[in-house]
Amino acid sequence: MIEMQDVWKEYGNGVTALSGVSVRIPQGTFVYVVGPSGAGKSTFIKLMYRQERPTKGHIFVGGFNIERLRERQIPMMRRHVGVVFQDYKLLQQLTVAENVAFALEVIEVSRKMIYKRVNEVLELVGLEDKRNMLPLELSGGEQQRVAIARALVNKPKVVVADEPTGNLDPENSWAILKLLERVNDRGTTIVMATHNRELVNASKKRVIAIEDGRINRDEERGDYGYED
Ligand SMILES: Nc1ncnc2c1ncn2[C@@H]1O[C@H](COP(=O)(O)OP(=O)(O)OP(=O)(O)O)[C@@H](O)[C@H]1O
Repeated sequence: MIEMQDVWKEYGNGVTALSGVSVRIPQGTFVYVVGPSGAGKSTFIKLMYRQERPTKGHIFVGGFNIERLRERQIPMMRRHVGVVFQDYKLLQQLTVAENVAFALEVIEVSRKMIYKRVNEVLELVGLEDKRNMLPLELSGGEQQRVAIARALVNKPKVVVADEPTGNLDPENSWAILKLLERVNDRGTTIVMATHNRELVNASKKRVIAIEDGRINRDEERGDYGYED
């Protein structure tokens, strides 16, 4: 479950990015976040994993009271909230398997168990045969699949994705959506901010439209809606 109660975000430069946003997203939902450039979508996503803090309001994600977390609790929360970015953010000097293993919560776990878990997620994203390659040896679509494997390795309840298909061609964008849908089928909540009209209109999922820092539309089987 994700919940925001009357959330406001004003950045240091005085820009108000969110103005009184309230929303409930039950566990297991797949929700798109759409809206014009500058509407507040990234801010909405960043607040969910404490990349930014609200100026006012309450945020609960997967059992964590996000704005009340202490600094030392943030790494633990981040293992339960997977994050996927437009530009993948892989560590270039590490192999595919090392990138995924790096994110794994390791508390007295044997090397054998780490290997097993990393293989499981690489298999899920279809990249077990590329485990020893470096990110730059992969296509953009493959790099994003590594990033998704990394986001999933700790079995999070929630995955937030900010424009995950923004750098990909239509075919790879579809592949990433299908992958996120499979993850959602296993019960993981997915929140995906996107400008990809085709994906949104084809999938008939919940759509939250943000405009000028407010939710101006929230539909169970929604469309992309506005003109870019
Ligand atoms: N770190 C920051 N400091 C100051 N202002 C910011 C910061 N990040 C975002 N903003 C401002 O907050 C508003 C909302 O930005 P945000 O990135 O959330 O929009 P967005 O809907 O994700 O846009 P896009 O679709 O272009 O990514 C914009 O006016 C933006 O300029």
